[in-house]
Amino acid sequence: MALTGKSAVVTGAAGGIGKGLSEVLLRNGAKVALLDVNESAGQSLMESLNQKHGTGSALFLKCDVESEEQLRAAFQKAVETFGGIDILCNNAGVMNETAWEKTVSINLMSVIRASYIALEHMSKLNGGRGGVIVQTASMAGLGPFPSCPVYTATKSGVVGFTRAMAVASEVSGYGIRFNALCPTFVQTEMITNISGKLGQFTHLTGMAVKLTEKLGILSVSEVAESLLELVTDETKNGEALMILTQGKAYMQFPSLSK
Ligand SMILES: NC(=O)C1=CN([C@@H]2O[C@H](COP(=O)(O)OP(=O)(O)OC[C@H]3O[C@@H](n4cnc5c(N)ncnc54)[C@H](O)[C@@H]3O)[C@@H](O)[C@H]2O)C=CC1
Ligand SMILES: CCCCC/C=C\C=C\C(=O)C/C=C\C/C=C\CCCC(=O)O
Repeated sequence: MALTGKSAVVTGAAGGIGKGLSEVLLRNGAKVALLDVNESAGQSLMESLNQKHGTGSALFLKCDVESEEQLRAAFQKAVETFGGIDILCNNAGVMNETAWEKTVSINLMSVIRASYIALEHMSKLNGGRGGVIVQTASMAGLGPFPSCPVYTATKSGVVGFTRAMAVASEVSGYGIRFNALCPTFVQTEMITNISGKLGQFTHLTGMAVKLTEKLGILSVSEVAESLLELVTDETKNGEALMILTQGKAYMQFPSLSK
């Protein structure tokens, strides 16, 4: 899928990895709706992206992904502005073992919620153009991150949802591919401010720090560039792309149904 003339929705777009995903999509010719709860960061990012990539190429929409109503309104506005949606990046996420129910709500429930709303606009069965949905999961969805069990559960859930939806979409004829990015640690606000966020696992802070030293830390742009192959390569469906500092690999899973 070439990106010129395509339109994308990115959640959690105002900072960190979401900002990087949005920039790479714009650089490659797509228009991007930037969804985020952070209004000031989202507005100023939209202004700078429109200066760089052309007026009207980026649209900021204030949206809390936990709200079905706000998500529906944002998708509707994106469709009205850009004429349709071809790409959804479900990227908004938090790591907070203290507020663990919120972590489940944002990282897993909202990914499912946004994917289902996107189907209403993107599925060929609903008159949409088809396209691709890419979730920002994590290495934590592949190997356990013991300092953050609930975060690990949400990301494992996202990988499972993505793989099941890929097959469901294929056999149903939605015309939508589902893939997941699974990066190791990335240099963003999320890893720099964890005080109070590990809850009953605060005593495992040192273990988390050691893991960052062992695995290394990716830059946002290294993750963002990896989005391109999942979006443009039409053969990629149901993939979990592991991104490490040493390189990338598509995960192999056991096939139990054949
Ligand atoms: N930083 C890391 O080491 C890694 C992060 N990830 C995942 O990448 C994704 C992005 O994380 P980062 O950029 O690192 O985090 P970040 O904290 O830098 O940025 C997250 C963005 O999401 C927005 N956001 C948070 N809650 C929201 C909500 N309810 N509705 C709408 N927007 C919301 C924030 O305002 C912020 O702009 C997350 O899903 C995270 O789990 C995956 C692997 C590693
Ligand atoms: C010292 C600061 C750590 C803060 C961590 C905060 C957020 C991390 C988010 C992630 O998504 C982390 C990504 C990768 C690590 C997860 C699992 C590693 C699996 C290790 C293994 O191979 O067993």
